[in-house]
Amino acid sequence: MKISVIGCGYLGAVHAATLASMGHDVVGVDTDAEKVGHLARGFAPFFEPGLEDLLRDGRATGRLAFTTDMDLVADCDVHFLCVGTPQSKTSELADLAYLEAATRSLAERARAGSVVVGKSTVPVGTVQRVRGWLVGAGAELAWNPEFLRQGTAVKDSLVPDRLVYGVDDADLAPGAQAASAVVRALDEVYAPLLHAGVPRIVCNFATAELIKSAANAYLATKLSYINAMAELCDAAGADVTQLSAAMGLDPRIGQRYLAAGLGFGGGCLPKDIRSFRAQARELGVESVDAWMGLVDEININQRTRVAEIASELCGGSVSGRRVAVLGAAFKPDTDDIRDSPAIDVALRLAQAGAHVTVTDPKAINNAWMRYPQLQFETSVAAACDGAEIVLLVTEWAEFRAIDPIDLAERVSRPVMVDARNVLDGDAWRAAGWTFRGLGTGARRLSDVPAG
Ligand SMILES: NC(=O)c1ccc[n+]([C@@H]2O[C@H](COP(=O)([O-])OP(=O)(O)OC[C@H]3O[C@@H](n4cnc5c(N)ncnc54)[C@H](O)[C@@H]3O)[C@@H](O)[C@H]2O)c1
Ligand SMILES: O=c1ccn([C@@H]2O[C@H](COP(=O)(O)OP(=O)(O)O[C@H]3O[C@H](CO)[C@@H](O)[C@H](O)[C@H]3O)[C@@H](O)[C@H]2O)c(=O)[nH]1
Repeated sequence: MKISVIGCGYLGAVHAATLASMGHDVVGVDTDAEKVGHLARGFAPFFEPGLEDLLRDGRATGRLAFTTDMDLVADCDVHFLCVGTPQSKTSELADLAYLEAATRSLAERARAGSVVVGKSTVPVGTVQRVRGWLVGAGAELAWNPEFLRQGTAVKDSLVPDRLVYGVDDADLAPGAQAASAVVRALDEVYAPLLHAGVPRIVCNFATAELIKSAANAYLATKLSYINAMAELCDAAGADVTQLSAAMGLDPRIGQRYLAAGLGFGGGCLPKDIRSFRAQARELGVESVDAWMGLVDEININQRTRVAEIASELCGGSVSGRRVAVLGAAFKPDTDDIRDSPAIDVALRLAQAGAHVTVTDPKAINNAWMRYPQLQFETSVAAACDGAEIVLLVTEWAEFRAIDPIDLAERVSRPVMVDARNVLDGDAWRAAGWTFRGLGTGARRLSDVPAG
């Protein structure tokens, strides 16, 4: 099939590359000429494991092209809308301006009978607006939300947990699905995945929109729940890592998304729960509004707690202290710093007067120009040179592997805050460090450093 992917960011670039790897002819369109330049040459404009291999394969086979020229989508059978839907600058609502611009531009070019498929995450009811922007184009519409995670996006796209097709009510009538042009088109797009047994859910538009929002809201809920338990553990002298491991052994609960720590960030969960909140308010469903508000509050409070712990371990204030921050990306295996808890903590400490040096294996290039109040170093050793306190805020594998004995020689005071609960506290204490996790039993005497 001939397919266009409109918007080639963290979602669209991966989607375009994986569709090409499935044998389709794909053209990716983006308004960002620099990004397109990279992609067209076979280079990923951001760090995503496995993406560059797919881009190069797509280029070599001639099945994958990138352009800024929307006219090149005119002969495509299927168009995927993958532009951003960030949080509005003035409210909790999703900003749909990029989606509107992309859809209107597509409407002028899409041929009659082609299928426009929304992949961006949108508030429930958006599809009706998109339909309005498409009027006159003669194209069909479907909504196919995406569930990939950054850092594992290629694998998640090639082996997804499920495919969701939001379609018109008429296509859901008994017997109508098999004849539906949009269902048939999506089945053809995803034929290798369906053949491999990936479950497919066909539902109405509102359900498809809500499946995506509700899934992210559930993940955020699970994370804030365990972080609230972490606070309780600290107050009670319990250990949240053991608590979550034991809870997770119950298959009804499961281990995943139960790692307590600094909480969630990134370009998705924070803005999606806020948009979900706003949707619930508009629909008059106060319980969801209140619930999401609490999830958000607990999450942000983790950042406050980490900054407070740092201050406490510096004798009540970080002002004038040399602080090393390990991590800038919102999670490991990505260079994305959108709403990064790591950067947030670093900025709070700098705001409080600390001299903050940040290191990250992949995200420094995205961060250093934007945050002149922070110093950046490319190695852990350089970032920690002379530090009076070290904070691990993104759990990159290379940070997990740090030898506490070696690092103790670099710092001026061996004090570690493991805000992701990934280090072996006993080993660090044995190496002479004052060591604090989050929810791991805070009130040990050895946790109060001298000086
Ligand atoms: N990042 C993820 O892991 C992920 C996963 C699932 C869903 N989503 C959703 O996918 C959407 C995109 O997210 P993202 O993280 O890829 O954002 P992003 O900011 O990385 O990418 C969006 C891209 O769209 C481009 N763009 C904006 N207007 C355009 C237009 N008119 N025509 C063509 N291109 C245009 C931008 O230049 C940018 O490259 C969002 O709705 C997000 O919630 C993201
Ligand atoms: O046990 C855990 C798991 C995750 N996190 C944090 O949660 C955030 C989100 O992580 P993750 O969900 O892995 O990353 P995303 O790439 O943002 O993916 C989410 O957001 C995407 C965009 O909507 C969805 O497609 C995915 O399904 C959904 O997992 C990160 O800051 C993680 O550090 C934790 O603190 N503890």
